[in-house]
Amino acid sequence: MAHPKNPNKREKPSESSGKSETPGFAARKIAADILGNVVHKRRPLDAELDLVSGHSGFRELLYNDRALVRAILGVCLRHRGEISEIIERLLDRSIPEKTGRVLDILHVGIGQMLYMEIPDRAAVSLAVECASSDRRARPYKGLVNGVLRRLGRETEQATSDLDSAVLNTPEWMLESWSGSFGLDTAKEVAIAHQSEAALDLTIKDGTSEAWAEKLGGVVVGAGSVRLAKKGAVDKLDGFEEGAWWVQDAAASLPAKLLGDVKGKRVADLCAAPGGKTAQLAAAGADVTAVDISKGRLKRLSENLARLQLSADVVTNDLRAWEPEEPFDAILLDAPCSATGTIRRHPDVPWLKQAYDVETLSVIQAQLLRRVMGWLKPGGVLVYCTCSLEKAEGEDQIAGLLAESQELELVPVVADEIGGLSASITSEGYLRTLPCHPVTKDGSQKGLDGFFAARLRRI
Ligand SMILES: C[S@@+](CC[C@H](N)C(=O)[O-])C[C@H]1O[C@@H](n2cnc3c(N)ncnc32)[C@H](O)[C@@H]1O
Repeated sequence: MAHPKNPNKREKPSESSGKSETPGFAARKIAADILGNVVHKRRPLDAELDLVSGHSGFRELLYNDRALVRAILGVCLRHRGEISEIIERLLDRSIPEKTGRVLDILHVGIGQMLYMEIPDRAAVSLAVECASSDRRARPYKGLVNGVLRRLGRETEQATSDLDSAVLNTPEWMLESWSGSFGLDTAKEVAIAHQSEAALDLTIKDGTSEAWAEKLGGVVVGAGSVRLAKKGAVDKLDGFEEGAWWVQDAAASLPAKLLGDVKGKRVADLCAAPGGKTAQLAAAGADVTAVDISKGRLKRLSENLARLQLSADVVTNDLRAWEPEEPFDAILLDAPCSATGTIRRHPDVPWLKQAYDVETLSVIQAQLLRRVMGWLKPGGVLVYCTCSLEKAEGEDQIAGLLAESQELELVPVVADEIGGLSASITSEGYLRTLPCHPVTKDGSQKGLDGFFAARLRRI
């Protein structure tokens, strides 16, 4: 039963959509369908899972089934390379083309058998049922049954010596990270991507210790609160009253590099959905938030309203917009490949290509050169991207500094970012990696991959 008017409405736990079908069947079928849409048709996972405009079957599922689909897709995407290798090991010959969702059904079955606490029996029989229900996959239901049962019998052989870091990462990405950080670190990054990210909150008034205690979390990074348990965010204490917002500990660092912004005129460029706008407004800045996306800015405005914060919101393309007056400080969070957010968006490795980085780095260079002219003399610009690619970070700043006499680098120091010295490069850039410690004593690890550099207009 769908809730077209209120898709977030929770229902009492149940596995099926109410039709007379095997419990759990719809969730598996829809998981295989969405997996196929993501990996073959390159549709972003978030778009497929959107409760208003996403996959129609998903939207019709009950609350618990939707959570199950999300969990299945999470493991299938995080372990995609390993699962493909296992299928190859178990198949005597390759599956012909145009067999419907056979491969996706196998992936979903294996994802449950190896990486979730779902009994093999249930995973296998539901996979066979999924194959039976798909006209083109039906002739292969025996193969699905055979492959999955064999995996159950020969798990050790089928899964031995899998180099998960290499298998689960597209070759171009691992090569790029290896070139930038060394092979060992690149593999640590890839392994960090196999676990879901924690839930981090930024506290509006900075009373992190108190909120950590209230919510049962710990203080990490430069004052973020990390929660151990995940659940419905809007049911947590402090959500309604706008005491905090969800923001990865790494994502909260770039805005801090602008220093004390109280009473200053600050531009948050590429601002939506507004995590950094909220930080700057909460710190007392007079913020102008610009973004090209009307839909994302709607979310920014809703977020600010809940937090009882305000900003001047502008919908425009930065390549066309001009400010009326220069700014004391600018934060440019440029559009990027988002490879730093793979823990949260496990579809990114299977959606992005090396050429996306090339295309985006051209836009980043254009935006940087345009916005630097909007700074007052002595004003500070922080450029950041949630990317692990040097082309979108270090190379952008090195290129800009080489050609401009108007800007100088102001190195980041550990005290500004909660003492996370492992995340500062020798040049003085911020470079967080998903495998980095997020507390000074190293007791907590895991951050989004962010690059940030601070420049001052001379
Ligand atoms: C990384 S996201 C920004 C995240 C945001 N700063 C935050 O902290 O919540 C990049 C944003 O750049 C915006 N964008 C992309 N190209 C743009 C352009 N030419 N002009 C303005 N905004 C643009 C996108 O709509 C997207 O919201």
